[in-house]
Parts: sequence; structure tokens; C-alpha cells
Amino acid sequence: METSTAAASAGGNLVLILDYGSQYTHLITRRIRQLSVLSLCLAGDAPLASISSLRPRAVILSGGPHSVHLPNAPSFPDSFLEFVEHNGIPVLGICYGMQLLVQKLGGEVAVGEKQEYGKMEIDVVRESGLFGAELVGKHQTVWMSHGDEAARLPEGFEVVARSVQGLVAAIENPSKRLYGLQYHPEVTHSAQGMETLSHFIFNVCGITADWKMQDVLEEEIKVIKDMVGPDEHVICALSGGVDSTVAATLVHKAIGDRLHCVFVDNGLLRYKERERVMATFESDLHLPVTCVDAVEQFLSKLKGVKDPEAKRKIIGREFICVFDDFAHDLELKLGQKPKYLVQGTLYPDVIESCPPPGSGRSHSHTIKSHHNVGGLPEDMKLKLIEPLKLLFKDEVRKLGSILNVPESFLKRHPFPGPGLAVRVLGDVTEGNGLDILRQVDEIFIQSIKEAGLYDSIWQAFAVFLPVQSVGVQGDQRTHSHVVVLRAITSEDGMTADWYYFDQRFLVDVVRKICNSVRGVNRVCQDITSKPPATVEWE
Ligand SMILES: Nc1ncnc2c1ncn2[C@@H]1O[C@H](COP(=O)(O)OP(=O)(O)OP(=O)(O)O)[C@@H](O)[C@H]1O
Ligand SMILES: O=c1[nH]c(=O)c2[nH+]cn([C@@H]3O[C@H](COP(=O)(O)O)[C@@H](O)[C@H]3O)c2[nH]1
Ligand SMILES: NC(=O)CC[C@H](N)C(=O)O
Ligand SMILES: [Mg+2]
Repeated sequence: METSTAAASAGGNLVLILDYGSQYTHLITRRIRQLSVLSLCLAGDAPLASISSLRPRAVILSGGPHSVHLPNAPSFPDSFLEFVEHNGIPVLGICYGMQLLVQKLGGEVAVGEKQEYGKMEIDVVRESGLFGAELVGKHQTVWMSHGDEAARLPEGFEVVARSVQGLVAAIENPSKRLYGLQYHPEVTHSAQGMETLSHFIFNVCGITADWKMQDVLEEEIKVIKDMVGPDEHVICALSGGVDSTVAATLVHKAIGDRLHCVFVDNGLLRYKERERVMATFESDLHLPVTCVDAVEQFLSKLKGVKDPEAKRKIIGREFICVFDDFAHDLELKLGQKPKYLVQGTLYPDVIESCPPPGSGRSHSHTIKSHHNVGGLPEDMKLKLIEPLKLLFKDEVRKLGSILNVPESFLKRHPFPGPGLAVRVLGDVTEGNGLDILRQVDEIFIQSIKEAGLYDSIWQAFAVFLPVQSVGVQGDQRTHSHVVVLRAITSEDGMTADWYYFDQRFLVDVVRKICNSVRGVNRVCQDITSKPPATVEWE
């Protein structure tokens, strides 16, 4: 989608993000799209030819984990600054991006005496391309994440905001149309971040807001039609979740009945999930779906495996084995082997996984390998079609409603492909962890639904811990399992807070669990946000 969408739909109003490895880079693209402006990402060191071929109206340099004063720090290509100056393209550097501008233009970036992580107050000291006059002299809450600081600004730059600690928070050189923010305007915790981005995009760059989600749909359908030959067949990995259902509906629009959907029961699904999902496919989706029973295949490969990353890689590989076998079966039926595999991969899956080759994310750290990205085998033969790869969950839900995907799919809480394997900590085949977890999870989710809370919670689930605790049940000593309940609120799964339940609700759920699930005598609640935790426990 990346470059083709740019070329076809930018209409001269494209904002290009150069990525230096920040976990938030694609939040920037997403925020710009929220302003109805097309935005795309390239690697921070992309060749100048790639940058100029997109004809951007503005460039934003992202944050990143590196320090500009250390060797091998990533940077924009030679002549980038001359290119933007010559073409009058405004540039905004965010955090590392700002530090890069400062250093490359002859200023100085040094390790700060003070660091700024998390919530911080800044003071806007003058009107600028980043802040309107009404904000001057006022405090603003922003989200910071840096240890380096701009110690000396290059010639022609002025400070336009400072943190309450006195550090440079925003700078500009209006005559060269260069701007910098030391904080992250793209995260929701920066209260006026959207206003600042909007000020830059519309007031400084003069860009017209002419992009809409419908464009993604039309462009994707075109890309898929161009890619898949008129007689070729395609497989779609369909889980019943939001993403793969929207992806399948979109690809079906492009190639019709040459799409063959497959749902895999990997033995890691929730209570009665296989029956329930297959029934909704039939009643609500009206797409033919084949269900493959791969329970033994997955569980035998997972036997004795405790390491979370190892589990994820095994699951990624087994999924592909199932899809290869399915392609082979279709070959016998259709006389030709499908070459393509549709997956509902989203951008957060890519961000946290091992950076795939050519993704332009070689500057980021791996958080966990999502089975459908970092968990894929290297020798995979099927070619991927991932129409949602640059979108976030809430954008996919919007796209799904344009495609008339039923609400029963769009409102479902996310459920990871590795399923209960990342919720039964350690060896999933040991003891009866999967079985206990299914019962606990079902009670928790049904109670949430009965209390009318399902749609206010972004995701809720239970976790099975490989520890036992002492309890007393019916006057008998028990030495049984501990389970954890986790419910979160989030916008896009990138950051999350825990959901504050009413205490009576929790008391009731815990009682139901302990009274009906044999083998559990203790229930805890996870109240950690992301960061520092992640959503899933593994
Ligand atoms: N049981 C499954 N059978 C077939 N494909 C699956 C299965 N689980 C996951 N996948 C594939 O892996 C992709 C990523 O899984 P993920 O859980 O992120 O997405 P989803 O299930 O479509 O949506 P959601 O995040 O809302 O659960 C899916 O979009 C789908 O293509
Ligand atoms: O399809 C998936 N394959 C995976 O390997 C995977 N790991 C995490 N998740 C889901 O992604 C969101 C963010 O989760 P984390 O904070 O745990 O990374 C949450 O919604 C998680 O449920 C996955 N989804
Ligand atoms: N978030 C960032 O971009 C951090 C930039 C740099 N690594 C610092 O610590 O200052
Ligand atoms: Mg899922």
C-alpha cells in the first residue's frame, strides 16, 4: 500500500515521515491521517530518490532510541537538507528527529544532566509555526522521552518553548521552514499535541485536508487486482477477529470467489470458540470458510516449550504449514496452487515484532514477535497480501464499517493468533492450564457482557500462572492454581491503561470463578498499564 497509495492519492498533499525507530512513528502517520491528510513512512536513511519521488509537501523526522552524537546514529541521506530548502518543503523533527536537525545544522546535542521521561509541563515562550498566539505564556502538558538535549542551537534557530526544568522543548527557523519538538505531540498524553501538528500541517505547510478512509479502500482494491492475475486464487487466514474479517471482505471485493478462507483450530482457542466462530461466519459473513483441525499439530510442537519467543516462533511456523497444506489441497481441486496468503496484519503487529526485511524498521527494538510477522518462517513460499498493514485497530474498524462488515465482528475484542499459548505462562501442554483458563476466561467475559461493559473495554481476558497457592475450601486445605484477570482501555493497543471495575463486579466474578472452576483457589487482577507492561503476559 505504501508507495502506490502515495503516488495515486496524494494529490500533492502528502506528508512523509522518516522513521528513526521510535515505537510511536506510525502514530504520527495516523495522527496526520486523522487530520484528513495522507501520510506515509519511509526508513530514516531512505535514498533521496525515494523521498523526492513521493513529492512530499512536508517531512516529519521521527523519534528513535539512538543518540545523534554516537557512531552509526541513523540520519537522513546526504543532500536532504538542500533538497527540502530548494523545494521549500517544511521539516518538523520530533525528539531524535529534532536532535538530528540541530546536530546536522551545526548546533550541539549532548547527554543531558536531567532526563525527561513521561509527563512534563512546558511553557510556550513565543508565537511560532508550532503554536498559535493564544498559547503563548501558557503551560502545556506533554509526553517526553529523552535523555539527550539540544545544548546549543544552530544559527537562525530560536527557542519557542521550554520545559519547566528549563530544557529546550520546541525550536524553529521560520525563514528555512525548519521546526523541532523535543516532546511527542503524537501520543494522546500530550494534551495539545494534535493542535500543534495541525498548526504545522495547515498554517506552516498550507496543506489541504483531502484524504479519506474510502481512498484506502479503493487503492487497496486496485493494488490487489493489479497483483493477482485474473485466473489466480488466493488463501485468506481468517480468525473471526476484526482484522482478518475486514481484510477478507476487502479482498473478496477485489477478486470475488477466487478467495478461499481458512480458519485454524490450533488448540489454543477460547471456550467453544471454534463452534461459535464457524456459526457466525455462516450467519453473518456469507463467505465460505474451511475449518482445519490442527490441534494435535500445534500442541505436539509446543510440548515442553517455556520461552515466550520460542512459543511465538513455533506458532508462526505451524500456521504457515497449515496454510501450505491448504494450498496443496486446493491445487488438487482447482488445478493450480494459490500463490498468495491474505493476513489481517496491522501496524502495531509490525511495530513490536522483529522488523521484516525492507520494512524500513531496522532502527527499532523488538518487543515481541507477533506470530503473523516476526514469527513467520524465513523460507515461506506463499506471498503475503496484507491490506491493513499500515493501519491501527480503530482505523480498521472504520474501514470495516465502510465495507458493511457486521458489528458482531467489528466490536469483538482483539484476540492474538497465538491465543491461549501466551496466556498460559510457560509450557502450555503441562497440567490442565488450557482447560482451567478456558473456564475462567468464559466466566469473566460473560460477566462483562452481562454487566453491559463489553463495549467500554478494549480487551479483557484471563491469564493462567504456573504457580500454586494454598487455600481453604470446604474446610479442606487446597494447593491450587492462581489466575489473573486483565481488562484494559486503549485506542490502538500501543499504549493501554487498566480498566477500573466496580468493586462489587469484581467480588462477584471472583466468587463465580472460585465456586465453579475446579483447581483455582486464588484470583488476582492485573492493574499495570502499557508501558511498562504489554497487554499480553508473553
Ligand atoms: N485461528 C486462526 N485461523 C486463521 N488465521 C488466523 C487465526 N488466528 C490468527 N490468524 C491470522 O493472523 C492474523 C493476525 O491475528 P490477529 O489476532 O492480530 O488479527 P485478527 O484475529 O484478525 O483480529 P483481532 O486482533 O481483532 O483478533 C489474522 O488477521 C489472521 O490472518
Ligand atoms: O495476532 C496477534 N498475534 C500476536 O502474536 C500478538 N501478540 C499480541 N497481540 C495483540 O496485540 C495487542 C498488543 O499486545 P501486546 O501489548 O501484548 O504486544 C493486544 O491486543 C494483543 O492481544 C497479538 N496479536
Ligand atoms: N525518544 C527519542 O527520540 C529519544 C532520542 C534520544 N535517544 C534521547 O534519549 O534523547
Ligand atoms: Mg485475533
